[in-house]
Amino acid sequence: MALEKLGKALNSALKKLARSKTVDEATIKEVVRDIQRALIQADVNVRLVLQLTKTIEKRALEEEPPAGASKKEHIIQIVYEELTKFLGKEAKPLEIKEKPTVLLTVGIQGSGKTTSVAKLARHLQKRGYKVGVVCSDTWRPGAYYQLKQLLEPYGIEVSGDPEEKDAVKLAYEGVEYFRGKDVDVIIVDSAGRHKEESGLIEEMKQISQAIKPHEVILVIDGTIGQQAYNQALAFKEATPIGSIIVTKLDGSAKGGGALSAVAATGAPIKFIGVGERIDDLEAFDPKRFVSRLLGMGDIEGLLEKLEELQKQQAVSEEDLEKFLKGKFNLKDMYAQLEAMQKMGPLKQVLQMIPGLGYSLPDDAVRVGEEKLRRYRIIMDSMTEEELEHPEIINYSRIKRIARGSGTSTAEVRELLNQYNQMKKMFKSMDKRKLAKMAKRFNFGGFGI
Ligand SMILES: Nc1nc2c(ncn2[C@@H]2O[C@H](COP(=O)(O)OP(=O)(O)OP(=O)(O)O)[C@@H](O)[C@H]2O)c(=O)[nH]1
Repeated sequence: MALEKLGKALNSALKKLARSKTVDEATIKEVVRDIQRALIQADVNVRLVLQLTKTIEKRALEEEPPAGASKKEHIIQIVYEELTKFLGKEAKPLEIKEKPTVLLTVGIQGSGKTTSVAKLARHLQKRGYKVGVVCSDTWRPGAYYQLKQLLEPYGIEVSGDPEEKDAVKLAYEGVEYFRGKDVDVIIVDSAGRHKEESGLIEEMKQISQAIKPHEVILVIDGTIGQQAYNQALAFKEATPIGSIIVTKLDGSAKGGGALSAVAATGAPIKFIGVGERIDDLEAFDPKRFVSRLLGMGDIEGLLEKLEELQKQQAVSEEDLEKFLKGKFNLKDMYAQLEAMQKMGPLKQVLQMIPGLGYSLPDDAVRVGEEKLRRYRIIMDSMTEEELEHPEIINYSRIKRIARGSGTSTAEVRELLNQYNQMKKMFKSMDKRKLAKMAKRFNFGGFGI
């Protein structure tokens, strides 16, 4: 996996948070310090680390969790969001619009450029594109054979001539050759001597003029850490770089530094190299990458839950008024039980409110789906009056309701008990605090 060490360190910071009993300023500061340490060890630029962690800390201290989410969940969400932004926020996939789309890859020697060209060719082939690869590296004749060896097993043709000394001619003729071959994508590999050699930049420009690529792809070695920043900038100045592949993120201790440095130049990282095999190329999506990095298998689920909760946040003033006046009937209870089933235990939500400190029995507020369905059946046999004023339900009404709904008197009583328990609980709450809480959490469907 890419950036395994960084992932482990970030994950253990978040685990520590999950285990802590309270989430106060000291806890938040400790988590932030752990994140700082993890990033600096991954060679992320110190200034960038400080900026990032300051934002995380500020948000964690100042923002309120959305309704139904715990403080801890909210902090995890903040860390996730900020790290995602840090790495470029949105995925920027490589687009193949025209036929043929011509891609020129550049990068310094040893960056993993030739390997990446082969990986990209295979990646596109797997997505249904017919690909042709041109080798224009006149400095390392081995590159041509390397490409052939990697790609021929997949039926991907490579054009080149290890004897030819004119790189521009090789690139141009290679592209023309594939234009006549009805391919969808042509990938041109170029030579990779050191960036400071003006000859390399000159050659890159000439090739670019000759073949007019739709996109220039820069390949950067992930093991160079934050130095990737200057390298990306140097290339960006010479040619319009459309996308970047950061290689060798498997096992590199400095990969986090390279990724964040490249993201900081504003150049879009479209792929990452995560191994030596031809299939070890991944389309880069900051969101997916960070959730995997944090090792939270359920982070996607958590984020979905938070989104869902934000959507549900439409409590009407009327509902609130009604409840604060002490009106709480069977219909309200049903709506609340239903909402709670979706949202998770009320207990957890209430315990997040400082000073409220209610200790609620879980089963007072949480019922299973099957039970909720039975409640619905029972309530369908009640009159409007009974639903609005459950206190009028006496024994003979219980018998009638049980008969009408095909349930037992015990079940009807159970429903009424649940109602009484919840009513008592809500009554005992401090209405002022409750109003504040309801505003803060903006409960929809909760009746409070
Ligand atoms: N572990 C790992 N190794 C990689 C990755 N990408 C490339 N390599 C290795 O890095 C070395 C250099 O890669 P090449 O593709 O040959 O180098 P290059 O940048 O094309 O070099 P020139 O052709 O001289 O410009 C090779 O041993 C590759 O197997 C990667 O994502 N992970």
